[in-house]
Amino acid sequence: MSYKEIYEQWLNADLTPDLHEELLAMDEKTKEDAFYTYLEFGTAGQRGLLGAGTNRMNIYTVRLTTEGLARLMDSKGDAKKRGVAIAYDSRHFSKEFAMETATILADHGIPSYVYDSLRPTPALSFTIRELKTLTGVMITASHNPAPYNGYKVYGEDGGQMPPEDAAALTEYIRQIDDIFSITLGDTDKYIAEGMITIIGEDIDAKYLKNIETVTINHELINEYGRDLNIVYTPLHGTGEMLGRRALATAGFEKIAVVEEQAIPDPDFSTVKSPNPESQAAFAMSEELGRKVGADMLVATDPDADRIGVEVRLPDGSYQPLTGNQIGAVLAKYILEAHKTAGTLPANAAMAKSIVSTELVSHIAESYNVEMFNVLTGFKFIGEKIHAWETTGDHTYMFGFEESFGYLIKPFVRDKDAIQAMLLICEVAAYYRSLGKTLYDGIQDIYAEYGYFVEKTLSVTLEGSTGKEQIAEIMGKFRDNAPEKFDGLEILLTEDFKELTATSHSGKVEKLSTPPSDVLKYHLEDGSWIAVRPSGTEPKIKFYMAAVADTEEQAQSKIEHFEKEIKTFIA
Ligand SMILES: O=P([O-])(O)O[C@H]1O[C@H](COP(=O)(O)O)[C@@H](O)[C@H](O)[C@H]1O
Ligand SMILES: [Mg+2]
Repeated sequence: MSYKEIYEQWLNADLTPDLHEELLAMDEKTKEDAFYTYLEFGTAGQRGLLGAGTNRMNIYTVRLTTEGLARLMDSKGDAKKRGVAIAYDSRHFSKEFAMETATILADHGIPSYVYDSLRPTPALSFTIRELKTLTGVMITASHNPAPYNGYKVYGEDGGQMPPEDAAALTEYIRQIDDIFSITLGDTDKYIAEGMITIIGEDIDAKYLKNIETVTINHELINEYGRDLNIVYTPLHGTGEMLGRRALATAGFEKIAVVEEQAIPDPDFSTVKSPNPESQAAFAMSEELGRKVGADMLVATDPDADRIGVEVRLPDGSYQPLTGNQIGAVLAKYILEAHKTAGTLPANAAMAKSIVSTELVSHIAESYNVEMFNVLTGFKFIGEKIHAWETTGDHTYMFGFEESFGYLIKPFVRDKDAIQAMLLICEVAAYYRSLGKTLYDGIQDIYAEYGYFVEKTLSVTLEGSTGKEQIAEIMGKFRDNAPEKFDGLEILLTEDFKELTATSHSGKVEKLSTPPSDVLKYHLEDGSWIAVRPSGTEPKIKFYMAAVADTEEQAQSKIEHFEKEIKTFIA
């Protein structure tokens, strides 16, 4: 069916009045974008603009996905016994979508456990493991701007669904002919009957108990963390309650919270975008930081799985750390602490995404720890942890992504900003004990391992036209890539869609990851460039990583890479 026909179907359906009105007001371009496709499972579940349409997040598309999920679960024997854990963030319709999800599952005789109010994504991952449910659903669009929402789906290990399971789910969804045929039972009745159980405090307490195992050196925190001056912002999202409690329990007492941003707000009124990746999200934290003389600022994104950090420099300004830098100081601290304590297992291993810094691979190597590289998406790190746990081959030490995602302890199987917040504060306390800041710590790491400087360039290209433009750019790189970057020879080109690794001499080897639309160019000096469409936002991302003997040289390479990429895609 064409998008126009599907639009007509929706127009004639008995829609909620607001969605119906939205349909009437649509121009042709909006119609096409809203109906040309169905929401897909990307890097982190389904994510899309709120509104009317098959390519939008609304009660009908949420019902459709849940109906598919229920049918998938029906096909697995013990679904009815084990059920589903459900949580949601502070966004528009998040709670409604969560309750719709629970109700449709109940229609299938599948019990669910739904949080009484907003909770972080890592808390949901923990809950799946704690309650031993078969599946989990998190309603969130993470750090995307306010007009978005999303649906993250989890497996029984607490990790986000890997591609094969997402494909199976998509198959079940496709078998549903009529999106409007999915009717719902009575939510209140299901609650009264115990098909839907409302959960809260009990599980929070268990999560917080586990959180106590994240910090390593309690004496150090007592001595140097207690009056470490920290500003924290949950950016109007879910991090506030558990984040504040976790910090206090760990012994960090000098915490100033940006109170305006502690209020859950679906419009994220005080920030343009609630993304700790961008310095703009730190504006209010910086202001409060200057007022209270904060040593560091930490921000968690709305579903509290990402963390951003800024450090006060001697001139009083705040320096944002990149996601890679945060990963590097955390990794170094964890390995050094275990080595000193004599608790570093012989089969210790770490995991990171292929677009994250190689600096951490060098750090791992220096401790004899194996580093595993996976595709973008924390689900692939979750998958590794699960495999290692099953085979006993490796002991998980740390996992991270350059996109500000970290997991320290595997009682959660997705990135966990609350864990990361505690440990980064401990690391700051450690450097404080040496009379240094976290930023100095990063400089020390560079001095030891070499200068690794990375930058991500994201180009937003929205709608169906944007999607085509992104495909064109990927095609251009694939068919006709530049021969060199900043005069540096490409030694190896990895194409994760074709699953080929082609060397300079033309020798081709097979890659063993699942297929994914990513190209990575390895340059002669160890620098690299990668390009891929985002799986969560309408963007194409260029990852540039330079290696050099000084930070200035690395920066200069990055500038050249960026200029050349911009010219190439112009
Ligand atoms: O948005 P979040 O915090 O759920 O994070 C999600 O998106 C990030 C960016 O993905 P992409 O580059 O495809 O947009 C991924 O690195 C991450 O694993 C995923 O969970
Ligand atoms: Mg997030």
